[in-house]
Amino acid sequence: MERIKNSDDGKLHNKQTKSNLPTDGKTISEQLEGYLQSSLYEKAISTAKSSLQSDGVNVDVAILGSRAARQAGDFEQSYHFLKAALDYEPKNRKVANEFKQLHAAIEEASGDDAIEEKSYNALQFCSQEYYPGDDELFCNERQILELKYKIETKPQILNPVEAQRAKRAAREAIVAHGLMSTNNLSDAIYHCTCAIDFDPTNVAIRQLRADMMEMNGDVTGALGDLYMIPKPKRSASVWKHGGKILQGLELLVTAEFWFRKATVLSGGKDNEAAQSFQQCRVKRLYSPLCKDYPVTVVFSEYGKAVIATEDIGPGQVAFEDSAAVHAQLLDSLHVPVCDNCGAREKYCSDVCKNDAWVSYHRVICPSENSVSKKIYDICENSGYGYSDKGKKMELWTGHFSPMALVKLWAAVVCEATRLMKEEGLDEPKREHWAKAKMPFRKFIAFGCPQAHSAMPAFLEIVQEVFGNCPDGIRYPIDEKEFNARYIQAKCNLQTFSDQCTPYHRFLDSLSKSDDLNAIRMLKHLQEQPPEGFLAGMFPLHACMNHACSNNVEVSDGMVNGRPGVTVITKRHIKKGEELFTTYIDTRMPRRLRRAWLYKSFNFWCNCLLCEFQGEGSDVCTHCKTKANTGKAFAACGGCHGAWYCSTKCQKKSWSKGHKTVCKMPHSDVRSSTDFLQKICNYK
Ligand SMILES: C[S@@+](CC[C@H](N)C(=O)[O-])C[C@H]1O[C@@H](n2cnc3c(N)ncnc32)[C@H](O)[C@@H]1O
Repeated sequence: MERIKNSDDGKLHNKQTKSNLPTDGKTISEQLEGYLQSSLYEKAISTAKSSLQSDGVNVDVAILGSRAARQAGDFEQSYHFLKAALDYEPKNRKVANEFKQLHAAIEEASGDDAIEEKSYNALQFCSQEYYPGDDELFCNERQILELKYKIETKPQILNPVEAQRAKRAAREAIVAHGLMSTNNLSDAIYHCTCAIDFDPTNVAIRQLRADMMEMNGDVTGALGDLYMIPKPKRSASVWKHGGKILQGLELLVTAEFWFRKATVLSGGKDNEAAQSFQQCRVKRLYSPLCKDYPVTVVFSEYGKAVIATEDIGPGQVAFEDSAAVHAQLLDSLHVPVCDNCGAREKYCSDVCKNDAWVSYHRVICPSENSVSKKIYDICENSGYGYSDKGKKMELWTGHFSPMALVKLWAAVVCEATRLMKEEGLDEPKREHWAKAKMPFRKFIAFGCPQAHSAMPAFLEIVQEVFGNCPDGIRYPIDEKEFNARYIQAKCNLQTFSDQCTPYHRFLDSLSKSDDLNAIRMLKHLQEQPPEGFLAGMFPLHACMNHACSNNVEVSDGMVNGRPGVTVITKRHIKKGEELFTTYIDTRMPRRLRRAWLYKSFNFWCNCLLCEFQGEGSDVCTHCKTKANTGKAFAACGGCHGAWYCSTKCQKKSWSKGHKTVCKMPHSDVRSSTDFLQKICNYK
């Protein structure tokens, strides 16, 4: 995108370039109107996009693009067109009017039979698969159970006892049960132990003694009893009980094993067991990432969530994070950025260059894999390329750089190849692939986009690239893999950039200079260099859920000497409170925010802002009374985002929660979800 800065008013203006001039005697606007009249919405959207990208913001083009997207039901895209126009000309009435129409369209689409608001069930998309390397950890934990806690973990073969002994065992158990109900635990345990001596095979008595021991504070004794129950006889509740004890002992891999069994045996119906499984999993995977910060990751109703482990004051750093994979945004490719670490210099050092080579680049470097040149070309042409018949077309339709996916696959191939070579093999084993994919299992992939059908030619290219990797390795990218990685990137990518450029370092050294002339130069050098934006997948950051009333902001930061993200609190966050970021621009009206979040992230937001804002002047935000036809209720004078039928309702809503959200500062997101939003970030 080419933009010229007008020195008089500091505003960005369009440069009149070839594509802004009439084509076939028609201007872009006339072409777009033609497409709209013929209902060729996709064509109109892509034409408007490429015109805005190559020629800069043109309000009429943005409005027509927005109309096409609105007609196609792509409200997010429609909003971005309008937002770009509005940022360019904030007082343009035509744009304001288009916003109203977009709002109305969303209202209509979100009507009764359009999209049903479903409650959110995070468990349904969490797997209980084994993690590579778990068997080793499992053995370590077994040793701890045996050596430290003296628990016999190997299966015992017990011969059935004769009927007489079984009867005596039952009698003792009845006595024990009675004592337990009077809270006389030590006598109860004594009688239960007698019962077990009579009949060590009785599963119910073992369970009873385990309960008693646990109540008496002897958790390892209880666990020992559960281990004595032969595996085939352990019920779902036995597995769950053992899982809980193991979880308390922080033997998390074994606890997962027991919770997995409980989930399977309950036919997936035991939500508590499934939930506990995920709690163990997030604890063991994320605790290492949180160790230096006042936060932890838990499994909540929304899946993984970041929680404060102590009070954090406003403006404090909650945590920092480094990207597992990142790629430069397509619209800032003209700014040199290190492909390996994201610093603002093309390969900032030989270390980065070598690191990039061994960790991903050798698989996708055109010098090694000639087909991959096509991917670089697509990036340079903002997603466009040529069909077999030489027709220019949009091959990549995603709102983020395809390099994010390509680098991810390349990293997996490099790691699998390394593991393979370590063992002197010429083909990676299944476990090599599993280990290589492990860093990316941390990122949720929920939703069912049909990305493969939207960009079949691009899929073919990556299939070709990864079907022919160095060392004769093949990574088959089928439709399922393509779609899953696409949604993973869509849900988890976060934009960031290097704030400390060589230019900044130059300014810094000038300011510290003893030379007066050098210092005088400073005032002529205040203009900021263009930013090179990247989008990355950050494992800890990606655990944060969304709230339009977000309590943290994500900013650029240096993490371990490399560009990354720093999460800073917007207000005081209490110990135990969840940290919420925002996935969208919170200035959008309520209905638009919610419809957008549903469409892009598959959930309906029920945050404080959504609860205490209304959707229009025709319904009282508090009591939901409808205004008479043609009448409107008065808006809240503070935020203009809530409407009340009476002062009484306004006061009630205020004290219930509106006062918290009324003057809440809004947050924008430098989202990677749309290039137009990024255009705005240049300002
Ligand atoms: C970047 S992830 C956030 C962490 C996520 N909970 C996990 O388990 O990985 C984004 C996903 O989290 C879920 N999510 C985030 N905020 C939510 C909210 N307010 N309500 C329900 N689900 C939410 C959605 O599934 C969304 O696609």
